[in-house]
Amino acid sequence: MGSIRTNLNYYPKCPNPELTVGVGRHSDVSTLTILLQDEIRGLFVRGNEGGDWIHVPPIKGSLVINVGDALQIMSNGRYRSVEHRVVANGSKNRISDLIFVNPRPTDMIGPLPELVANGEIPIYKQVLYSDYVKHFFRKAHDGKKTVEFAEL
Ligand SMILES: O=C(O)CCC(=O)C(=O)O
Ligand SMILES: [Fe+2]
Repeated sequence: MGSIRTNLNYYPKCPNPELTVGVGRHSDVSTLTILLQDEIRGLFVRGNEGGDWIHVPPIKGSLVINVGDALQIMSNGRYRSVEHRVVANGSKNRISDLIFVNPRPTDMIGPLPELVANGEIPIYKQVLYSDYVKHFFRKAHDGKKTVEFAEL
């Protein structure tokens, strides 16, 4: 159960890609994101804050699956959402197509009861998912900072 949001992103070619922001660094607020990119490069991820950006090459017929913040929170940090960004291309337009698999806006999200019942110390509090999403959209993209909203 949950909700779905779809996005279609269009990045016009930009002769000076270093002077523009395609999509700034962020993690998705979803549980999981399913991403289809066309054949134009531009997507980068990084494993650790402050670490190197790794290019995600478009592979024909393949999907990219991103772990989002909601899964990080519900799994009490077991699965970590991935920080990513998109850089515009110097000579080609780029299109990506995304399905965000989300909790419902009215859901409270927090570490799953099964984890806490097992004696695990929760590192996140229960938050209303719509509040979490509002918090994300209220500010500029700032890497993995959104998740601090749910930290205890
Ligand atoms: O265009 C892409 O490859 C990713 C876009 C993205 O990260 C987003 O819309 O959240
Ligand atoms: Fe994203």
